[in-house]
Amino acid sequence: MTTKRKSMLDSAIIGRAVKDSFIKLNPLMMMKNPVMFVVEVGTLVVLLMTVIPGYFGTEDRVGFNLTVFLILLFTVLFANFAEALAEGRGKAQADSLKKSKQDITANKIVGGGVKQVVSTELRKGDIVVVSQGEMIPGDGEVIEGLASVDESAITGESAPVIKEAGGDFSSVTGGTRVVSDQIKVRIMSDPGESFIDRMISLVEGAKRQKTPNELALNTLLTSLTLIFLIVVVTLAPIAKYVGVELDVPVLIALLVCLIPTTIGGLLSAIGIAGMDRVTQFNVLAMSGKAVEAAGDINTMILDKTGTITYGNRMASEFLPVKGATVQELGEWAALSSAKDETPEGRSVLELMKTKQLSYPAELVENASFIPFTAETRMSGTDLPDGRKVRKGAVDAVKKWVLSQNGSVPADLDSTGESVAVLGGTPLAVSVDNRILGIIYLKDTVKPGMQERFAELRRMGIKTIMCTGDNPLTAATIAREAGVDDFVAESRPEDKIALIKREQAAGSLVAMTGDGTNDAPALAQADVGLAMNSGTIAAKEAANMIDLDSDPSKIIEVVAIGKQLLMTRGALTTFSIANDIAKYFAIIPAMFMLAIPQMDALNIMKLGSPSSAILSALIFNAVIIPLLIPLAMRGVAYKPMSASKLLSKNLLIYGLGGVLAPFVGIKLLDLIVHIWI
Ligand SMILES: Nc1ncnc2c1ncn2[C@@H]1O[C@H](COP(=O)(O)OP(=O)(O)OP(=O)(O)O)[C@@H](O)[C@H]1O
Ligand SMILES: [K+]
Ligand SMILES: [Mg+2]
Repeated sequence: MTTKRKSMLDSAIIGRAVKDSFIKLNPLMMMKNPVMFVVEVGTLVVLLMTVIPGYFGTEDRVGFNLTVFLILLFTVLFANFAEALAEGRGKAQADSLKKSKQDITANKIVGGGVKQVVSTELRKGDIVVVSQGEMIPGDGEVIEGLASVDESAITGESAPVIKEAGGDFSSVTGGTRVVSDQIKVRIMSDPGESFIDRMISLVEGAKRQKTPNELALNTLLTSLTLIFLIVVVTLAPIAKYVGVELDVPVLIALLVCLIPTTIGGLLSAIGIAGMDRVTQFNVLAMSGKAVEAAGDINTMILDKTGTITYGNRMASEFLPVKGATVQELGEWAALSSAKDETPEGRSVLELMKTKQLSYPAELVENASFIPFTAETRMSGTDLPDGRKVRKGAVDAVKKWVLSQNGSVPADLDSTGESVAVLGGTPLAVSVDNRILGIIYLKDTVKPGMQERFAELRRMGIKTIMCTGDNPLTAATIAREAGVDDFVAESRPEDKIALIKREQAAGSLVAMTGDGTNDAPALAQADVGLAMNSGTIAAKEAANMIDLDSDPSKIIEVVAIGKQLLMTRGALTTFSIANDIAKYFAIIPAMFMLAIPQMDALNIMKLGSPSSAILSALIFNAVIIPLLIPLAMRGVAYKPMSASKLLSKNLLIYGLGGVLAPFVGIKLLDLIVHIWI
């Protein structure tokens, strides 16, 4: 999506936002925003008094009332425009995604043969063949073969990615194109529920729900509005009692100035823009809540393989223990891997080829395959002659062999450790109760990880690497990457337990992952960021998906979340401070209209009561569009402590909020006073 990035000032987006500002005047839509709804009702009342002045006895004030009506109308339109503009980029993106969505001809496997069907006829569980040059007709999992796939339609990234059966790189997305080779795909979504469908509804905000924070603030703003409504309504009879006749349009102007229209008008734009900033970053957030939670994260849990390292663990050496040869170790390693479709398993057979070693493949012809699981941390084959071949994590294979009354070779541990200290993964190979040696699986830490983790530390976020690998490998990679802490030999349930423990201690936890074994933990975490390259299970459990599959991006997501929370806080402070200042302009003016002797109250020395009221009202309206850029972009964010940030923002936005109206209203009054 990066390539389709739209500038905020795109004229098509602005044009559409202007149109939407009027559509949003529909009272049924306005009611969702109580503050602005009150302004709209006030606008209508003043309109009636302007067009049928005879009925209200306001013939002498038609000019003033018309002006008040226009300013109020623009106040509502400006607020609508802020929201429409924030929605604009997402809507434009949704349009281009919809265009890229088209019916694709699929080669569905039916019985023994292949039948051509339209992609919309595909259902969960169907199996299709996709060859070079063809589009993948739906979301699914590669069950056979390997292909490079161009995913630029969804990620904007033009370099093709490898998709292969088994392992963590098996998921494919409908609408992407196979650029080489052929794969068999099992479809995993029904029509209308695909990844692109979900993406469209996400970016166009069709299912946008207010976050708990937003709801709480909305309740506060509504209560404030209600209080001021009661104050203003009761003001009229009180004034009448002391012999002062207050004009209804003036009372409405007073009400609108007092209620928090600035934040009321910008609130939803702030939330939408925050989500949109995440999207522009090629991260899909399933909800605004997830983005806000990211802003409050204290602990981040990352898995090792594929997140901190590249994850294409390849067998690179056979290291036999005493009493075994490379040939012998290779043979049993290959026999244990003959039907292992994981990248690790296939790489063992590749290594046999590069080393020009052979193995008796006929032995596995009728063998039963024991697939790798994160629980057992082993895989292998049970041969028809009864022999059991296994490979897996050293401690797992050791336990397995001991349970069959075997013994552990004296040099096994040191051989394994020689691999682990280099950050490699040692896999032990056994047949029945005999261990033959170690397969050295090589993996590389992604560049730039240390700087990224240092940045997280400055934000006050603790990083923990959680891996199924052995403690020594884990320690090496943890040191190389610069994480704060690590947990080794962890099974899926250990990851969940770790997250629950951190949450119980009061932390908000973020987790990135890509494997099916990460899915439960991704669901348990407050922020679960799945890699787009990962499995479907991981992507469904997570509440965010990184289209670029760069787990370190969680750092930017956290920054955007913090920025979103800060922007909302800053503009709320500014808005309420603002309203207090307007009080001083409008209350004296209102009473001066009725009792000219009250001029002493006019501390701002405004031209006339009418011009004071109109100036305050104009200021109240134009402050909304003036603050739209800040609401959209977010307030500046630098990694620093929360308390420092708070005091800094209170000073800028609180004090600024009090002073701005005094200056603004005074300047406006100088002009308005000449004009009326
Ligand atoms: N195909 C395989 N056959 C046998 N053992 C394997 C296979 N793949 C991995 N293992 C072993 O199982 C361990 C756990 O693997 P798993 O994929 O769950 O975790 P991991 O990838 O090491 O860690 P992470 O959670 O960081 O991705 C590995 O460290 C390795 O020792
Ligand atoms: K206001
Ligand atoms: Mg893994």
